[in-house]
Amino acid sequence: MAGGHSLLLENAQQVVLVCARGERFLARDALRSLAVLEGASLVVGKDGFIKAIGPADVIQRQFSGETFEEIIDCSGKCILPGLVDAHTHPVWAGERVHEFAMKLAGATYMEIHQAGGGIHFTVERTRQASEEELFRSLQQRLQCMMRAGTTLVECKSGYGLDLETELKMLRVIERARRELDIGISATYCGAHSVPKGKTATEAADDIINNHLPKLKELGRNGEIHVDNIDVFCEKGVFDLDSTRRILQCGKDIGLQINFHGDELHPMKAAELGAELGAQAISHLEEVSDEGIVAMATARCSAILLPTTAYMLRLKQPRARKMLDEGVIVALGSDFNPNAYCFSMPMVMHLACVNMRMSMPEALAAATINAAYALGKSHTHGSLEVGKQGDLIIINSSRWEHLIYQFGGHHELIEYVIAKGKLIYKT
Ligand SMILES: N=CN[C@@H](CCC(=O)O)C(=O)O
Ligand SMILES: [Zn+2]
Repeated sequence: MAGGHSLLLENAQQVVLVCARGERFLARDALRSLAVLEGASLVVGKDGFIKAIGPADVIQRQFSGETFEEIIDCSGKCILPGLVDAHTHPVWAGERVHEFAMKLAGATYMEIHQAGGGIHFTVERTRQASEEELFRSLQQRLQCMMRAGTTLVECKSGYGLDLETELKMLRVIERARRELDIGISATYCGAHSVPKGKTATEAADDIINNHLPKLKELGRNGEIHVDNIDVFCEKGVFDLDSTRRILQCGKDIGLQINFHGDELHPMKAAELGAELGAQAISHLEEVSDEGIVAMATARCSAILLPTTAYMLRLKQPRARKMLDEGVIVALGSDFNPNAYCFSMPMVMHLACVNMRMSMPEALAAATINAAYALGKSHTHGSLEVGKQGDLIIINSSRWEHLIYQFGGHHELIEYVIAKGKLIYKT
């Protein structure tokens, strides 16, 4: 056949489709077991999209005589969708290992933040850093995420707070989106903290009157593509009223609402997100029962962040209650200077042990549901014909080893493929 295909993955022990009927998310009973084929093969076309998946003998007959740029024998191995990390802060200068020591000695996240550390510390360093320096460190961090199986990642700004630095961060994310193999969903998070010298109301006014109009202009002329708007809705940061004003203005310029809520204090952020039509809310350690029901009804996904609850010794988000009520539960690494973790396999393990999720629930939360949280589950998050050829191959005959072997993903993950292109091989 003229041109042939990009990739043939032959005879895998298991191909974990996650879902197989075009579902945009999995909730309730659909999470009891995932769609898995045994003894199957998969073909990715030169356009980077999946052309066929099925029993190995059927695929062999269907494609006999056709050419492939790459053929991988997957005997004894498992193929899974590339992992989707729905929440990260990967653009910054100013790591905070000294604060980790303070927290181990008993300081809380908010005590450090209110004393001028935390986000403020990283903001100062990020403002001083050059665009090139920020890009190089972002590139390195995304490389680490890819090696841990992530092929689509949400990337937030939010360590600038002033317009100039927020735009610098968004330009860095845009460059990564254009130049790197990993898929990126870009989030404007200018309301990550109240900048020194301003009240929350003044900061919200600045965002609404100056930042968002500029983003709209840059989006319209194709300079920067931003997908989501975020606010840190928290006691002592942005209250419910400022959060509402900022998110509504972001929505009005076409951004998906995807924000931090109900993390350290109950704020009724879940209720607000459901009312505004948010695509996702992250954290939710302190969400109310009413907020959970409102999110389920509004199909607003919950991005749970097991690393944060673990490192800050917070109470765990009530994943079981959310799952039982039908909330679309997704997972994220929350990679940032406070929660330094690149690995979605470790995030899934923590979600299973600390939040009592099952392994199928955790994998769905790190694939199709995380893609839903980013508004991308029509192209990402499962292995189905017509979807993007983003996948990982692990050297194990059962997929659950990816979660079970805590910290073992570097040995397990043999290949990472994005849009049919090999982007990592052990
Ligand atoms: N909670 C707010 N934002 C981040 C932490 C950012 C930071 O501490 O630098 C989070 O999601 O955990
Ligand atoms: Zn965050």
